[in-house]
Amino acid sequence: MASIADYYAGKNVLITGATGFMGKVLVEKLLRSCPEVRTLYLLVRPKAGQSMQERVSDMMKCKLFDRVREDNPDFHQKIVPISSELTQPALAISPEDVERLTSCVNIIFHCAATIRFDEPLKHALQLNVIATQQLLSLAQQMHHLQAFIHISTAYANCNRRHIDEIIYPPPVEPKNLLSAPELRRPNTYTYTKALAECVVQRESSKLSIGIIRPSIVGASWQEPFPGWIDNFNGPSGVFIAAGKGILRTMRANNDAVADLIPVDVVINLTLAAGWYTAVHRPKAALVYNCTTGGINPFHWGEIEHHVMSSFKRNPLEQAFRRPNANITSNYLMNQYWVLVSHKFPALIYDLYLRLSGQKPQMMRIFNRLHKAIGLLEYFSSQDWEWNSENMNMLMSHLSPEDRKTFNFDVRQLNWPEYIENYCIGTKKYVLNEDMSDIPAARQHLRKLRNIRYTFNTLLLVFIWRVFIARSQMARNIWYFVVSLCFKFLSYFRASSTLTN
Ligand SMILES: CCCCCCCCCCCCCCCCCCCC(=O)SCCNC(=O)CCNC(=O)[C@H](O)C(C)(C)COP(=O)(O)OP(=O)(O)OC[C@H]1O[C@@H](n2cnc3c(N)ncnc32)[C@H](O)[C@@H]1OP(=O)(O)O
Ligand SMILES: NC(=O)C1=CN([C@@H]2O[C@H](COP(=O)(O)OP(=O)(O)OC[C@H]3O[C@@H](n4cnc5c(N)ncnc54)[C@H](OP(=O)(O)O)[C@@H]3O)[C@@H](O)[C@H]2O)C=CC1
Repeated sequence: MASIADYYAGKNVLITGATGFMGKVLVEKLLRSCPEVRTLYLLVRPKAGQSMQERVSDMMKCKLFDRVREDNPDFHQKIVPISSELTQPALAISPEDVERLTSCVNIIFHCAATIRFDEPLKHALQLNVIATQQLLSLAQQMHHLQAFIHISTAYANCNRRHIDEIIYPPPVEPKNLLSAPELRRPNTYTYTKALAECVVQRESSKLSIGIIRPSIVGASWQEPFPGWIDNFNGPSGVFIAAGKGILRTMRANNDAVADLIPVDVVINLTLAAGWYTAVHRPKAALVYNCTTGGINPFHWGEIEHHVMSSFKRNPLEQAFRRPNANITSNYLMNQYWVLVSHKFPALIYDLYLRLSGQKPQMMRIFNRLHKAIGLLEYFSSQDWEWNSENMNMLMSHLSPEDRKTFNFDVRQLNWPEYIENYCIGTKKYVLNEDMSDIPAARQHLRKLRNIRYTFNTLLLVFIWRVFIARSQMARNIWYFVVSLCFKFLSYFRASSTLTN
């Protein structure tokens, strides 16, 4: 049987969401590991004053593509951007482009989605469900289509504890979408992704379909280099906020499984599933739960420990305070620490900014942080069990060579090493900080520690002075402690004189 790279040789691939986090890694891996692929058609919209061509050329200049550029400096010739706004009728693809795509595309990877948790329902439905439906209609017109791979999320059915690799009944009949009375999901994102799965499955008698359900997608593990990450989504924003010393407390269950999955693992599985779907043409849509928890579990408590120690070794620049964050599942405890470790320092810092003629900003930052964290807590406070039989089945069909090139065996993942590279990745690629600045960042942390010691000492002395001035008992205790200290010092001095 053809290897994965052999299968993609000469194929025309259509990708949605190619400018996103996972889409970029997919494009890079296809170009690097399947160098004979014919053309990648990317559905892209103009954005922020940039045409789609400008966006794609900017994307190809990104560091992520360094290895591909080295192997084949002309790789951009394989990329054809197609103008498309997925929320518009017929995806706003021109008739000429429709003609071109329907005559040559062999495989579709549908990655585009809105992944915001606070997206208004109407827009989330438009993009995650209706655009998927429209893409499926386009797919049915394609004369040479061999596989349609849809990227879903492992949390599409987060209302269940145990999740099999099947499509569950939709939370609402997709036809009655806009009149749905209630979500029955924590956010519009998981709700619309569950609906999209049903819409995709309904076409499985006409198309060969695979559905990939990644859990929480994090930085790359190995490819194209460890630690690649380019956004604040999911845990990345939390890690950065903790590394900057802003986030000190968060509600999460120490013992719950943190189901992170590296982005390169998801993409390797996606490409392998594309190959399997096209070659084996399974009768029903196959769902691949792409998770780590059941295979190589790691817990939020362990993540906290490794994130904190990693940022102490490799500090971020200009931290607000020394990184020292704790997670707790206790609501009241968390509220207490929010008050003491977030709101109080923010107030003091804003006061300092005001007094020095600058605009206060810390309280505003904390309000935004609390909003973001509040949306994530649902996922960090409980755990789920995913069945991953199809992932194992797929692995068993790969040749030893493909298992190496398209590695998705997470048993080999060393979590402490992965988290270290992840934290370094947020520093280098999200915040664009230079590793050579680490000594200066360490120096800044020492300065912060000294400020904290001085502040705490002054506070203690102040409280004590106020207290002593008012109470005889406090004065007695004070004199007792001071005389004890003197005795200890004299004893220490005497014994060190004797030993000398
Ligand atoms: C205590 C520390 C120790 C660490 C251990 C514990 C860690 C626990 C981590 C728990 C994480 C759990 C994550 C579970 C997620 C599972 C969900 C399923 C997975 C998926 O399928 S999809 C991927 C998940 N999707 C997301 O994560 C999107 C969530 N984001 C949003 O919904 C919105 O961005 C949000 C948070 C509502 C904010 O909206 P808004 O205020 O409108 O701001 P913008 O989005 O426009 O962003 C403005 C600006 O801020 C940057 N940004 C965004 N998020 C963060 C953040 N969390 N921290 C810092 N900065 C952030 C953003 O990039 C923008 O910057 P610009 O420069 O572009 O303006
Ligand atoms: N990140 C994660 O943790 C997880 C992600 N997933 C799934 O993986 C897929 C990719 O996620 P990820 O890469 O992280 O998401 P990103 O937000 O990084 O990327 C989303 C992509 O969709 C495109 N897009 C959004 N709206 C439109 C539109 N109206 N018209 C055309 N294109 C549009 C974006 O284009 P533009 O650049 O123009 O905005 C971008 O390319 C999604 O389906 C998501 O549900 C699943 C599990 C976890």
